[in-house]
Amino acid sequence: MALGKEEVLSALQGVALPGGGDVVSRDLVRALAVQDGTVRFVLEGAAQPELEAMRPALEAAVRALPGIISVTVVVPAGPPRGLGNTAQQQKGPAIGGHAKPQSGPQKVPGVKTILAIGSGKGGVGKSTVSSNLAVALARAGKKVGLLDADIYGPSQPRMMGATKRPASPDGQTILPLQAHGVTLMSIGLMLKEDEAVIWRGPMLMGALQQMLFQVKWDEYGPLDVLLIDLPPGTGDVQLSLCQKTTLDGAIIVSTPQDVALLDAKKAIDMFRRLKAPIVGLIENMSTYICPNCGHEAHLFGHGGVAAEAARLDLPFLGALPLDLEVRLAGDSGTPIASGEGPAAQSYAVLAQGLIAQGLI
Ligand SMILES: Nc1ncnc2c1ncn2[C@@H]1O[C@H](COP(=O)(O)OP(=O)(O)OP(=O)(O)O)[C@@H](O)[C@H]1O
Repeated sequence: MALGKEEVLSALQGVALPGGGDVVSRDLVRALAVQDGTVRFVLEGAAQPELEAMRPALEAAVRALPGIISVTVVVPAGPPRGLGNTAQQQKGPAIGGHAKPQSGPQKVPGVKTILAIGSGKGGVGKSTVSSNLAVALARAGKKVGLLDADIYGPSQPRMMGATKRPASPDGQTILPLQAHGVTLMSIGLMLKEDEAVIWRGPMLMGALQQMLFQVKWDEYGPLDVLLIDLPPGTGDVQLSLCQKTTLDGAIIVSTPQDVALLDAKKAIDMFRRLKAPIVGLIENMSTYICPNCGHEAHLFGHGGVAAEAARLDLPFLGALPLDLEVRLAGDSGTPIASGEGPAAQSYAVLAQGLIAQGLI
């Protein structure tokens, strides 16, 4: 018989905890996933050192089950959630956990406009576009926030060069960071480096709710716009986001390639169903200018996104070149848009276009 959740839970129940009870009776297990001998779950709901101390015995108990190939137990960084916990108030809130009841989408305090940046396919440059557009808008005089909601692969701390853990003086409010003139918060800043995030459903809703409403977005002044860097695809995060807050618009990033465009169409369809207006499409990695000979090549095709935008009757916001300097700048934590040169200019034009539309 294939190993299932019940067998895993009963193995976990067999591990007695020092304070009495077990992880199941004390409701410390979240997001349990059991598939083909691979078991993963999150331990949450008690102090982090306490959870870390229980981890080896829990792993051993699960490993002893027949047919186990691997066991991953994730303990989120930081102390448990909940008011009145002094340890928490000293160290700051943990991210994740179940969402608090909320009646419909709510406005994020201190934020005028919220724009989500999405893509159908991964790796098309959505995070690169988000960070550079944020910097370009800030350079154009706007107050800009950037929320990295790419829960499974947060890259903004690296791209924006901000890796400090955000402070939380009262254990509830999270103070965002500031980098290159942009107010920044990323789920990645609240997790230990290399820690895998395997949240689903309720845990994810809770984390997003915290990112939107516990972060003091107007810490450096009220924001004209909050850009949200979404994970690729059409999953839980996009859905949760539209349930928690009202998106004023969504920008779709795609490469000109047919396969990326197909996925982009799915993302557009999803935003339409979620009643988030599509601001327009951006073509990234559009042309490649050889730094040696100046020859212009179209590695992923060219013009496909503009044509698709026309077909879908959506605005085409602009084309951004494939440029080694863009990647190097992102990897070094100084977005290309913060400097001078053609790539920075492309982003400045993009930012001006959005401002001219009266969106920001
Ligand atoms: N215009 C560009 N020129 C050169 N490199 C680029 C460009 N856009 C993105 N890249 C590089 O491509 C890689 C993927 O980009 P990025 O992480 O922004 O994509 P993504 O769509 O957000 O990916 P994911 O789906 O993994 O979050 C990065 O190394 C980035 O530096």
